[in-house]
Amino acid sequence: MSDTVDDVDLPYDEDEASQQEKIQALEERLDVLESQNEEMRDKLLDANAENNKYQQKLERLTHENKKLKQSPLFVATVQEMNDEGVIIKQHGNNQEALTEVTDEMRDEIDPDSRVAVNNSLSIVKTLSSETDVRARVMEVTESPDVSYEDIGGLEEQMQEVRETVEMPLKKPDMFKDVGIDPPSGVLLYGPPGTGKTMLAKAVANQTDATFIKMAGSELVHKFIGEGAKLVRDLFEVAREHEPAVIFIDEIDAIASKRTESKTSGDAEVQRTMMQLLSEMDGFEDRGEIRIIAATNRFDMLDRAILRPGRFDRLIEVPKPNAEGREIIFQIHTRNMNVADDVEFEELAAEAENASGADVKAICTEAGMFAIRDERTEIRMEDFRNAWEKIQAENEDEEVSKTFA
Ligand SMILES: Nc1ncnc2c1ncn2[C@@H]1O[C@H](COP(=O)(O)OP(=O)(O)OP(=O)(O)O)[C@@H](O)[C@H]1O
Repeated sequence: MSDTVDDVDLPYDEDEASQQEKIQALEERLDVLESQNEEMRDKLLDANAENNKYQQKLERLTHENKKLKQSPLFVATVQEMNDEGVIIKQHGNNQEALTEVTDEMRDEIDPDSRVAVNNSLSIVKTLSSETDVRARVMEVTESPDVSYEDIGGLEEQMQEVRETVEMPLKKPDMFKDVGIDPPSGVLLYGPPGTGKTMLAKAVANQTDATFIKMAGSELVHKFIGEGAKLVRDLFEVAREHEPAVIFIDEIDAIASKRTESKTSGDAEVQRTMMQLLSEMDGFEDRGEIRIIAATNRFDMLDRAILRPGRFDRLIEVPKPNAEGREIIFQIHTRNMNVADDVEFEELAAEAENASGADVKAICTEAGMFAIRDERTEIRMEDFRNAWEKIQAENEDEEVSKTFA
């Protein structure tokens, strides 16, 4: 194989062989070389064919691998790892399953790890707690797009929220200098659709804080058995995103008065609430994290969460009065083509009992009435018709709730 053209031995004796002998020897050598060459070419062809085969196999496996990772995966938590395999519990249906894992994967996971599993419940990858939690229960917004100017009729409440949430984030030293602890948590309570979420978002926006929202009802109804862990995760995500405003909506779902019944569901809710209280209590140096909770059911709340050091600042967010409704009408019609005959003061007086969310709905619906009439200008009658329609819808909802 190492022969080169230069070091080739001649197959005859240069001085002794006759011309005839030289020719014959060379012809014999040529025959041998030709057959060797033939053999080599065959081998090369075989090797090429083999190479192609492996290449195709590789492509097929890569494709298969990609497909496995692309098809919808389910989220599960590792419960236990033993010689027989790994026991996982699927989120959502809470079903447990024993699955096998490769040695590499075994090194990556621990009990409590969150993992993604495919249809056959094989673990495809591990999930970092953050992506997982975000995707499942938390709404994390780096910079919410609500400002104080978007909120109408809540001057006093806004002032109080700014003092209790914004000041400690913006000027923590002032509290130190004065020698008082800033309020721990703020509880906003009042009817639905009055702007509680907006207030929390606006304060996060104003302080350049990350807004992290979690709904109490989802915690206990959707992720049964995981509430306490999710509360822990919530505070962990907040620490990673400082400054942050944690907003717990519908806190009554996890912090309602203890009931007599001792069903497992209740015990689970209790555990979730205990975790929340201990996170708040153990949060001495809260740093740049503020907590705002909201509820429509103040009467249902367990008083334990209202103790000093917990949600010790209560702010009522009521439905707007006529003046508030007028401002909210103005806010929501800022970008609308409103006719000259529209009187917001009159509308505000007529839409008695409307919440901020109702006023917003009236504006959108009035726009729809104009569109149906093939107009681009919205008239007073559109707003009136819209309010009638929304009232009727609200009544229907009440009726269906009563009979639900
Ligand atoms: N005071 C307000 N000023 C301007 N718009 C408002 C006001 N209150 C409510 N809205 C409108 O209603 C929508 C819903 O309000 P928001 O989600 O803040 O209410 P909420 O009090 O948190 O309600 P829920 O208790 O149902 O969660 C807002 O996105 C906004 O368009």
